[in-house]
Amino acid sequence: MTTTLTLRRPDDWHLHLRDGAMLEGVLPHTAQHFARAIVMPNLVPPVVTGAQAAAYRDRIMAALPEGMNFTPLMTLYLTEETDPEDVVRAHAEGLVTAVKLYPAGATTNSASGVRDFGRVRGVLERMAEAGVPLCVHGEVTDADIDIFDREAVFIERVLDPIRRATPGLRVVMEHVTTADAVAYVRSAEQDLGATITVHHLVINRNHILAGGIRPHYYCLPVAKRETHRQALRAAAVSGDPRFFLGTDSAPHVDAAKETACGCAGIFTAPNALSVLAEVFEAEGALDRLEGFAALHGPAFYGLPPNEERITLTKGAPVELPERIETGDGPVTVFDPGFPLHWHVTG
Ligand SMILES: NC(=O)N[C@@H](CC(=O)O)C(=O)O
Ligand SMILES: [Zn+2]
Ligand SMILES: [Zn+2]
Repeated sequence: MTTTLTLRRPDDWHLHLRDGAMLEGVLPHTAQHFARAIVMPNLVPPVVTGAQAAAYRDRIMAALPEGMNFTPLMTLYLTEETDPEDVVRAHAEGLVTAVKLYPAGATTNSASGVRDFGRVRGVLERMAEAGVPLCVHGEVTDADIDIFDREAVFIERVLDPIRRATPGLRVVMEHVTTADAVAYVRSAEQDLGATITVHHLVINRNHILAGGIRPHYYCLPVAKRETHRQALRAAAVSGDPRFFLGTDSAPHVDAAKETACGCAGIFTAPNALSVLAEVFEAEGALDRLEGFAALHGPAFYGLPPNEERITLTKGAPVELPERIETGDGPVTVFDPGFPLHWHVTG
């Protein structure tokens, strides 16, 4: 029986760090385990320009506790007014790693996102030429499309047309939640990858709704039925380099989740790796954990994998607080619903 695992230090290819007191509260939980993370730009107001990304990166570095090593990989929030030259310059300088597309209204803090995809065509073409990857929140926002269908419809109506119209554009479908998305990514010969969260490998929609409504399992895209969760697990443990870890750890204070209109987002940073190890072990795929968490992401982004190693040790159940305290208030940590035995020990 395997009881210790040594892997290259993982990266998180989709992370929300927020700002101010929340940033200070959550950053150490990611920096403790992950070497780098793609930092989402959906602040209020969003991170739209290279100058704003530089200022946000400085705030992140200022919030990093002494002695911790962590590199934030910055993103720009795509709007219909985005200046292509600013994007290309910020990427060429190494300041910005990717650009993030939020359909307007699709998720938390997406009001400034894109309504008319025709209006960002020029930026996307410049990005394809310059090799700037596009990260996508893949859901349509039409009121007449069922929330459980919004990812699949997005692929057909928005993502596939964009990819066909913009050859060479490298796209990451973020936080995929459906068998449809897994199949679409597998069907692409090049320039398409996908992140998978830890929580979507664990919960299906019953966890949110059966036996009482559980706001801490609510996120977007919303967890789907069990067959989709199975497809995500199969993709994650397959060894296919097009799939890699993006936790989408998305902290909100409990008061904003436990309310009549609770916001979307699950905070997984403290236990993401322990849960992931449990999932890979259950699938008999511990030997593929390093690929998913530490190799496929850097390969997609054209970055070297981390040289540093971490060790996971199997033992008595991991004891984690149910919630962490931040200067903005308490934030509940994702409860996978089963004991975790894998400790990050070094
Ligand atoms: N995933 C979520 O449910 N929420 C994210 C936004 C996002 O990634 O869509 C957030 O910023 O809270
Ligand atoms: Zn999203
Ligand atoms: Zn997210």
